[in-house]
Amino acid sequence: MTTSTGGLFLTFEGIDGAGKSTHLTALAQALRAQGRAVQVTREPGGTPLAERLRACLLEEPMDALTEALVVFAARRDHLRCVIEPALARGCVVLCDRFTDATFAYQGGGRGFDPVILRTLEHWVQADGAGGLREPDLTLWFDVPPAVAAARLAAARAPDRFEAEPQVFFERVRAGYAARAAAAPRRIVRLDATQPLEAVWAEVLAVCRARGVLA
Ligand SMILES: Nc1ncnc2c1ncn2[C@@H]1O[C@H](COP(=O)(O)OP(=O)(O)OP(=O)(O)O)[C@@H](O)[C@H]1O
Ligand SMILES: Cc1cn([C@H]2C[C@H](O)[C@@H](COP(=O)(O)O)O2)c(=O)[nH]c1=O
Repeated sequence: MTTSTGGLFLTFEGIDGAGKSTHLTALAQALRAQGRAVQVTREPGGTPLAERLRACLLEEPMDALTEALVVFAARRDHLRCVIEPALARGCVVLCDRFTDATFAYQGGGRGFDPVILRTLEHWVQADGAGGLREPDLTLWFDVPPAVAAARLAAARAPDRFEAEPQVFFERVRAGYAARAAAAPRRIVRLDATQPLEAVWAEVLAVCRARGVLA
C-alpha cells in the first residue's frame, strides 16, 4: 500500500495501441464493484494545465529536451493536484502512462539522455522524505509495433507520436523492456498480442496476486 489510508498507485504502460485504456477502464469497473474508491487519470494530462500541455505535446513540433520538460511539467501539476490527494483519500489511482513512458519514448524512442531524465524524475517526484513517488504496480502491455499499428489504424487518425515509423516504436518497446528488467517486481509484462479476454484474464490474475482485487 502506498499510504496509511490504503491508497494504491497503478500505472498502465505500452506502445500506442497496446490496449492500456481498454483494460484500465475494465479494472476501474471491477474495483468499484468491490467498493473501492477509484481515481482514473492519464499522462500527460489529468489537470486543466496538464491537459493543455498534452495538446502541445501531441500537436506541436519540438525537440526531445522540450518533450521531456513538457511531460515532467505536466507530471508535476498532476502529482500535486490529483495523484497525491487521491492517494491521501485512500483511492486506487489508475493512471494511463507515467514516468516509464518518458524513459521509453523520450529515452528509448528519441534517444534522449537518461541521466537528464533521472534528474527531472528526482526533482518532480521527490516525496519530501528523501524518496521518490513511484507506482506500486505497473502493467506493461507488450505488443510488437505492427500489431499495435493495425489496431490503431482501425481506431483513429494518428497524433504526432502515432505517426512515427515502426522503428521508433521498436526503440520505445526496447525502452520498456529495459525498465521492466530494472524493476521486475514493480513492472509486470503482459502478452498483449493475445485476444482481449485472455489479456484481461492476465490483468485479473496479477491484480488478485498483488492484493489489488479481492
Ligand atoms: N487484445 C486485443 N486484441 C484486439 N484488439 C484490441 C486488444 N486490446 C485492445 N484492442 C483494440 O485496440 C484499439 C486500441 O486499444 P486501446 O485504446 O485500449 O489502446 P491504448 O494502448 O490505450 O492506445 P493509446 O496509447 O494509443 O491510447 C482499440 O480499438 C481496442 O478495442
Ligand atoms: C506520459 C508520456 C506520454 N508520451 C506520449 C506517448 C503517447 O504517444 C502520447 C499520449 O497518448 P495516449 O493516447 O494517451 O497514449 O504521449 C511521451 O512521449 N512521454 C511521456 O512521458
